[in-house]
Amino acid sequence: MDALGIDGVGVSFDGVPAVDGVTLGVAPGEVLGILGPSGSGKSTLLRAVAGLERLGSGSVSWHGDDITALAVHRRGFALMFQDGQLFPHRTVAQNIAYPLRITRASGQAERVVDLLDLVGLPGFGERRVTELSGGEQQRVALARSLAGKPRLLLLDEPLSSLDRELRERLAGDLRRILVATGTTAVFVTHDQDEAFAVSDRVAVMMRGRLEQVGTPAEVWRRPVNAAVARFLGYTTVLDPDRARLVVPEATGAIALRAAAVVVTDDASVRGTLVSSTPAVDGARVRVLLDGIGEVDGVAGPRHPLVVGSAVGVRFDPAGIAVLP
Ligand SMILES: Nc1ncnc2c1ncn2[C@@H]1O[C@H](COP(=O)(O)OP(=O)(O)OP(=O)(O)O)[C@@H](O)[C@H]1O
Repeated sequence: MDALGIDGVGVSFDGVPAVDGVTLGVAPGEVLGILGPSGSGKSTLLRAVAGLERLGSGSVSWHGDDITALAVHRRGFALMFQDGQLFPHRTVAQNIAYPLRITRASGQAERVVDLLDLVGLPGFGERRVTELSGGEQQRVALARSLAGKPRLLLLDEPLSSLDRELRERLAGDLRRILVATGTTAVFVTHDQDEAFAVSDRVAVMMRGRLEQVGTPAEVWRRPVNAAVARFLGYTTVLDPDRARLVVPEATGAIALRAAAVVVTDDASVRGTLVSSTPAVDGARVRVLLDGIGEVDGVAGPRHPLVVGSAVGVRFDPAGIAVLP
């Protein structure tokens, strides 16, 4: 049975739906990522699960028990936000021990040491949080969220305030920590890479509705529609007639990543270069292909690219998704 049950949940603000009939389950120990563009209702859904938003419709359950009317602090869930909201005038250890102090847990000092080890900050206990980097602060916030052994951890864009390199590293650490502690978690992000790096399953939301749920590989390989495909970074969607010029056995539409359209000499499809923008490993291009139309693509550093000149392309199957 699912640990968390979200059943037909709707939340509206001034009559405008922000979350519209979402049904979703989270298994014990599972990390579910909610992925969607800005304003798609991700945070509102998370807040509804936490008990911070009044539901217009539907219910939230925990192991089958309806908790829709249960007060926030009685749910046993922990919340972590983009800025970890640490107490600035307390030490790292005092911040982490905060949930333990409320519950008067014994063995606090040992627990703090264990949590600091877990988040990769051994020996940081006596530091002031104002002396930490952004990434270190988010690790402390994560340790604090885990301190009370919540039955469910709700994370709202926990890595968004960090720069890209650090975010990628912490995404891997976050997954490792959630798995190691067996924590059931729901994680909100607008960043596809982050969602795929952290989650067991990804739920894609658009305009308040749940569009697709699946493992990262399923969602990536088989987006349910063109809107989801575009959001995931597929730059071109071809209707079935044009799709067959790229994938002869295609029966439906296909979506292409720019990296799937490669300018090359021994090309199967010919076209004209429309534009070219330098990139680290060559160029991002736009090519008008015979019978297909304009598509985004890539070119290696070797190719002299003159706008208006004839070019050929090959298609890389790894960057092509077949739409249902
Ligand atoms: N307290 C509120 N009052 C009125 N409208 C709200 C409120 N909270 C959210 N909304 C609206 O509900 C919609 C969904 O917002 P929400 O914050 O859930 O989206 P999101 O997907 O989390 O976006 P982001 O990634 O930008 O945080 C938006 O149109 C937003 O303006």
